[in-house]
Amino acid sequence: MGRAFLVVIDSVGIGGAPDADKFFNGDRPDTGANTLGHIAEAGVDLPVMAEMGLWRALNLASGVDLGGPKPTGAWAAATEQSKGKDTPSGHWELAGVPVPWEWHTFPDADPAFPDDLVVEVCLAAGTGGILGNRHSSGTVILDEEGARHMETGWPICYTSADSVFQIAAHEERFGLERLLDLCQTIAPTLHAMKVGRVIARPFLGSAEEGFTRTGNRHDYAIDPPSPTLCDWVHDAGRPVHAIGKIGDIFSMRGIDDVRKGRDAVLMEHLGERIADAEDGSLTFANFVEFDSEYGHRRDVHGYARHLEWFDAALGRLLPELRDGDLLIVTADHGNDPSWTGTDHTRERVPVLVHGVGAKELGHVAFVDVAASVADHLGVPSHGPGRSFL
Ligand SMILES: O=P(O)(O)O[C@H]1O[C@H](CO)[C@@H](O)[C@H]1O
Ligand SMILES: [Mn+2]
Ligand SMILES: [Mn+2]
Repeated sequence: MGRAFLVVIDSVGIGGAPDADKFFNGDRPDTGANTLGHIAEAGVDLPVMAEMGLWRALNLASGVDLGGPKPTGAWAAATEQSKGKDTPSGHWELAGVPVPWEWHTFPDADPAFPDDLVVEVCLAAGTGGILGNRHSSGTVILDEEGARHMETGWPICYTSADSVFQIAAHEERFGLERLLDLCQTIAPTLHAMKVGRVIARPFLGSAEEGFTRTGNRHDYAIDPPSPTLCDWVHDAGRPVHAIGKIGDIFSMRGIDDVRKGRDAVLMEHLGERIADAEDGSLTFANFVEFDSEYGHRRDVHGYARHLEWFDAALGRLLPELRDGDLLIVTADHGNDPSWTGTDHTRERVPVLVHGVGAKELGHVAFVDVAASVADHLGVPSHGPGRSFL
């Protein structure tokens, strides 16, 4: 029995979302945003994913024609229906479950958070106040509020266009465990408001030398609204292995184990799973640094180099797959590094399928990815998607 590997390259959109005008970065609608298209304009070399059909998918999604080789894989452009351009919406829908509710986002105002929420955070933190209380990039707010945090010991609370409540605190001045406890304590209140995630953003450093976020980020996410692909596979008695943020995004529902680390480490984990995952199993991976290190930081050059790193590493892994295995590379939303602001961009995403021969799959829905993985594994699909295999 074959295995399935579902690999999300976080934020690698290909433009063309039909509802991009409903989504914004500041006052500017996302119409015309195209993560891969704009990176390609600046120059990027991706021979492995080009063979899988990446440039054809880009062309199909947004009309950008960069030529490229005749694909040897199957390829599609996927369109999202959930009314959110965030990570949980994208992943849940790829896993067969569109989001049935409107996420709560905080206004881009000063203050951004309601007073009763601030009071609850202060009580849980044991502090006389909070810092921040506005929309911001997570690195910018450390420059702006880090020194005051060191003086007062108050947590830095901020948000973005995403449905998130983020708390940054110094691992030593405030304490890492205390920060995690605080986030866990207030998470039920935020989830009840339909805020998707409370995110702990620990950092180290000093006002003199600057502050740097550490790898101890932790997301406290609202549960998926109904069973996802992970549950379908798990409930059929098959192992489900997570790599990277997948465990957090699905609140570990239907997931047997998770391996974490930076993207370079995650690539090693993926290689190990390709070597040792059981017949009939699902391995579900997320590579987040496209989004967190380059998309939100609006770093076109860095994004291009990370894509090239991923492409070369993927090229080394593909020959290790067994006959009958399926590997899909896709994405959860866009984050055009050439765009206004620092938020995600509403875009279509590529679906590159290795293991079923060369095929143009055309336009598909995010939910079709889940249906296809279930189809490949021979487990019942409970979502609205249709298999494209
Ligand atoms: O700027 P940072 O803190 O990286 O925030 C980014 O990460 C958060 C969650 O993915 C989003 O809110 C996005 O704005
Ligand atoms: Mn994402
Ligand atoms: Mn993001």
